[in-house]
Amino acid sequence: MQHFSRIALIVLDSVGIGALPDAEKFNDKGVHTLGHIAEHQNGLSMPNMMKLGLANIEPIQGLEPVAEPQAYFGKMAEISKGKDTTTGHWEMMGIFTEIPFKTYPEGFPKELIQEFEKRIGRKVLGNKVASGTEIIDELGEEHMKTGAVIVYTSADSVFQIAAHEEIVPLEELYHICEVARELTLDEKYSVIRVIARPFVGKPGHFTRTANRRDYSVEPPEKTVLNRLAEAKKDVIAIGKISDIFAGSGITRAIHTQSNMDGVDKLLDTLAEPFHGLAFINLVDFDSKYGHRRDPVGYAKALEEFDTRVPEILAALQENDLLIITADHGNDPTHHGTDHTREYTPLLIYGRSLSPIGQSLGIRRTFADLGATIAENFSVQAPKIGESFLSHLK
Ligand SMILES: O=P(O)(O)O[C@H]1O[C@H](CO)[C@@H](O)[C@H]1O
Ligand SMILES: [Mn+2]
Ligand SMILES: [Mn+2]
Repeated sequence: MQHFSRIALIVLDSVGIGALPDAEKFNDKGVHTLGHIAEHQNGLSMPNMMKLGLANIEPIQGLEPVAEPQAYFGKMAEISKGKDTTTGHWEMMGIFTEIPFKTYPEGFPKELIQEFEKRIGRKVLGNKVASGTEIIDELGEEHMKTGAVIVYTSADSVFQIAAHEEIVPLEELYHICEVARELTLDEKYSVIRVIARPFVGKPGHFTRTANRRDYSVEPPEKTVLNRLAEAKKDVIAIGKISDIFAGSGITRAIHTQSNMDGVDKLLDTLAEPFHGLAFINLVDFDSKYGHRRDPVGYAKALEEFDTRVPEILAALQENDLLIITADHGNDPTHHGTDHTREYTPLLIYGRSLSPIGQSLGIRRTFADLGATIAENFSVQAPKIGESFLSHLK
C-alpha cells in the first residue's frame, strides 16, 4: 500500500452533488448544487475538473464524463444530523454529530439578549433569522444612527453580529463577539458559532468586508487533526479551517481573503517543505453565491477555480496526494437561503497513482476521509469511517 508524505485536502465549500436519501427531512427534496448550476447555465466550462473525473461521479446534465479520468472519484454521504459547515468538517475528521446543534428559528431568548446588551453596553437590532446581506440593507442605517449592533441567525447554530466598521471599530466588534461566545457556551444555549460580520459603505450600498471572524466551539472529542498534531505532523489550516476546529489540532493557520487568495496560499504552502496535511476551505462558493441564490455567480466561481487546477496539480510532488471534496450543498436554485442536504464529490489525485482513476463508489460517511488520512500517517483511526487508502494504486 502506498503512503503519501503530504496530503492537500481542498473543501469547495457547499459544492454538493445531489440530494442525500434523507434530504426530505431537511426540506431539501431534489436538490443538486452542481447539477442545477450546470443545468441553469446549459453546461459549465470546467475542463480541468472534468479531466479529473468530476462528471464521472454521476450523470449531470450539461457535463460530459471522460473516458480516462485522471483521479479516483466518488461521492460521500453525511451521516451526522446536520448540514452546516462545522458538522461537515468535523465529520470529515471523524466526529459523528448525532444530536443536531441548537438553532434559533424564532431568534435568541430575551434574557440572553438582555444580558448581552448589558455586557456590551449597546442595544441589539434584528434578533431573527435573516440573510446577512439583506439584514444589513434593512437595519444598517438604523445601526449607524443608534450604534445598536445587528444580531441575526440562520438555519444553522450561529449567532452573527453585523456592525459598520466606522461605527463599531473592529477591535470592539471582536470583543463583542467574545462576550457572545462566552454567554452562548452555556449549555442552555449551546450555539456552535459566533460570527463577526463587519461591513462598510453608505446606506443602500453596504458591503461586507473580509474581516469576518468565526468563534467556534472545540470539537467534543479528538479529531484526526489532533492525532496528527500529537504525532508531530504538520496540520496547516488555510481559510476558515482553523476557526471551524477552534484551532484544535492545527499547527499553523493561514487566513485568506477569497477563493483565489486561498488557492494562492495553498500554492505557497505546497512550495514549502512540510510533512502532514494542508487543509483548505474555499468559502466564496457558499457565502458569496450559494446563500445569495446566485447560480450565475456560482458558475463563474466554479469556472474560475477550474482554471487554477493545473497550477495545483503542477505544485504536487511525487509523493503528494490531492483530495477535493465539499462539506454540504447550497443549491442556488433551491428555495430559501440555507445549505442543502447533499452528497459531496470526492476526487483524489496523485502523481504516483495509476494515470487512470477508478471509482471509489458511494462512501457511507465523510469520515472515510479522516480514516484514510489517519491510516496514511499511521495515527489512531477515528471511531467512524473506513479508510480507502488501500484502493489507491
Ligand atoms: O447570510 P449570511 O450572513 O452569509 O450567513 C450565512 O453564513 C452563516 C455561516 O456560514 C450561515 O449560517 C448563513 O447564515
Ligand atoms: Mn460550509
Ligand atoms: Mn454557509
